[in-house]
Amino acid sequence: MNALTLPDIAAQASRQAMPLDWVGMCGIALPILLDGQRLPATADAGVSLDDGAARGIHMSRLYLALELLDQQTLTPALLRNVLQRFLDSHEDLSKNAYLRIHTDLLLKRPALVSPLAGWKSYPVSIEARLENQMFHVELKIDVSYSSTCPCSAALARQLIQRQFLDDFGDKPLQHEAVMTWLGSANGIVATPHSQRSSAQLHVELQGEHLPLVDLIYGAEAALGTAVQTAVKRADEQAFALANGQNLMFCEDAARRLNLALKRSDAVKAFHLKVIHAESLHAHDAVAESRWTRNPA
Ligand SMILES: Nc1nc2c(ncn2[C@@H]2O[C@H](COP(=O)(O)OP(=O)(O)OP(=O)(O)O)[C@@H](O)[C@H]2O)c(=O)[nH]1
Repeated sequence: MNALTLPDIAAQASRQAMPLDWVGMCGIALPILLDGQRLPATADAGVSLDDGAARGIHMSRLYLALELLDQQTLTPALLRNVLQRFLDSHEDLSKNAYLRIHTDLLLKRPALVSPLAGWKSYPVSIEARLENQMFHVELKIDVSYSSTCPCSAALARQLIQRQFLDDFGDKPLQHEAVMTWLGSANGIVATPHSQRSSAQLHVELQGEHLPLVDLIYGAEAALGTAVQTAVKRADEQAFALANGQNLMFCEDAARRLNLALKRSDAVKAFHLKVIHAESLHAHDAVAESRWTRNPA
């Protein structure tokens, strides 16, 4: 070795010949282009090391292939291109390539009544793999919403009825007096419990698009009471009404999302999980649902 030759340990033979399933780098910072936005992201990039006798992969080649991601809008075709570069730069070493991208998509969401809007952040992961020459893309999206317990609502209504009997059972009814009573804390003696809830959507895609925004809007429409951004009192009142008209157990939320996801042509399969972070008790109510589209 002379002074100009750098030692290349990765090119050496491994002391312990053994293939590995995934080798690469996690948490690489990079910007990506998604839905017309340039977003800060982190990427996990890897390949299988199928040549068990090789000491290591060439990390820098994976890193450099990621350059494409800050130049072009993220699509399945672009992801496939990057994965193919991983494999082309690891000929004889690797058969499979993997890429995971994590970001927070920012969407501007209108208020329910007032002419206001605000930004909402949706944690998103995009996972692509080229495995045995088959290409797969999956999305993971978190959507937060409000859920009001239907059982608690029924129990609260019963208490309001009882209070009504206590206060008016032995009197002739007068419209004015009932109106005043309804507007008082004594009238609505009990309220149902609501909780900030979260839907975790894990979707396997088919087709040429990454329908992140469509899936988020579809999920929020199915759930009915998405968490809000800018809120004035008029919006809060509309939200209270929406919650009152939209009582749901975690099972209800999971079924609604199941139906909404099945309607999207871009969805090949999914696994969804809804978590109602209960205010009634210190543990969560959780429901999951899986589905795979029958081959056409
Ligand atoms: N394979 C491997 N490389 C590592 C690891 N940790 C750090 N590296 C470094 O990653 C750097 C880039 O590796 P390579 O892509 O092989 O770099 P290179 O040999 O200059 O590039 P090529 O000529 O394209 O092979 C090297 O300096 C490695 O030492 C590790 O755990 N495994």
